[in-house]
Amino acid sequence: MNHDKLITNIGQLILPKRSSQALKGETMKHLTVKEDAAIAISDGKVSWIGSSQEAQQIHAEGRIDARGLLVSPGLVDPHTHLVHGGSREKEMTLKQQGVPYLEILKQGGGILSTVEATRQASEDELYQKASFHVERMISHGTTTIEAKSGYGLNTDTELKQLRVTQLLKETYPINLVSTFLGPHAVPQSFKGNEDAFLDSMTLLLDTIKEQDLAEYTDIFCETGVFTLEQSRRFMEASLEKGFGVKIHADEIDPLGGTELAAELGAASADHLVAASDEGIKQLSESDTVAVLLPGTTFYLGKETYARARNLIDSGASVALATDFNPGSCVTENLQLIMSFAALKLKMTPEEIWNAVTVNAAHAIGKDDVAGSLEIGDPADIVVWEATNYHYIPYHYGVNHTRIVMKSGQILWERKEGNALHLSQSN
Ligand SMILES: N=CN[C@@H](CCC(=O)O)C(=O)O
Ligand SMILES: [Zn+2]
Repeated sequence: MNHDKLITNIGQLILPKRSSQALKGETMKHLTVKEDAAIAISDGKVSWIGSSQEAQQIHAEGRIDARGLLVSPGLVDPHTHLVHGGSREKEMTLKQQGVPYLEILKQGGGILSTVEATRQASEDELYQKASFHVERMISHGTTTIEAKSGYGLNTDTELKQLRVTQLLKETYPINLVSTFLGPHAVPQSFKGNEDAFLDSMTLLLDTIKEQDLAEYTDIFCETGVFTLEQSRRFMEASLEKGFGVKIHADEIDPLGGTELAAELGAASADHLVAASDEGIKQLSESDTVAVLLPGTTFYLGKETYARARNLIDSGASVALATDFNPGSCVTENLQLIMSFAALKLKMTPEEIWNAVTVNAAHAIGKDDVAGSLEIGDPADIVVWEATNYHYIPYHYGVNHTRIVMKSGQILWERKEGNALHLSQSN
């Protein structure tokens, strides 16, 4: 057989195992790593895996010499607020003065200030801005992304955000999963009338379904935002309409969103910084993936992080995400989150790689096409400027990618010697 491309001389090839369920507890500790490996690609799919020695007998149109470097599946980012208008750098000062995140929101800032900017922005402006962020994510090794709405809080702007995600899906050769997060905050005009606002967002579900604008719905279950009861109502309505459900749960106060996610069979429960022991227990007995966002805890300046060790040791499935958004975590770089997971969540390198590949793919229903590299899988492949998988979480805050491929197509490549334009003069 003649293959299209062959990557040889791979120092370590990360091969997370595909299974019908996300990896739970103990099983997260196992990561298959093939040393001195090679991988071939045909028609955008993985067509052969073997040793560099065996690769000498393999015929391919093109060859890439990985020169002993690390190769992994494309990363999966299962929680982002990708499409939004504006930025919130002016909130930095408030944060430094110790004004809490929920207090900024209560004063009409925070999420609500991004709502204003998103309402003002045209569809094209939102598309251009989101494209910039998508390209930065790709350059950092992410080839599958979940994107939430939630900065419209009215029919027009929520649909506008979802259409932009749709357009990104059509124009970028990556996997994009769309989530409707209408109940992300209560707009000023509905203060004291939260149920009516929630009803208006629930009414939108039919339109979103008809226009196929989202696969999942999400809600921010938090003090001063939506109660547990309201969250249950919205999630049940979403399930009834055929959406998968997600929840921003127990981020700041332990309202019981974690337990609710487990009870309703949510695809994921996200944040979980304040999740109770009972919540962790129920989650570990369910198929709901815990999506942890340590970059947010860091960015909000908090000391207490989600209890990843308890979650994994109790048998839960854990995934990691950037939570990329203009307020509580302003980074597109999932590699940085891997470092936070090591330093702050005390996750092992094996758990971390499973959390940004197979488990992240399960959290957004993309486990059939993303997160692993088995024969027949889309060739979403990253060649890293590192020789082993421990190195990426260890060396933090920079971009380690050398080549990023989606379905065998190179989307990003760092060419040797062309990164800097150093002056040659004396
Ligand atoms: N916590 C709620 N929503 C986002 C933050 C959105 C924002 O601050 O703009 C989050 O997941 O962190
Ligand atoms: Zn979020």
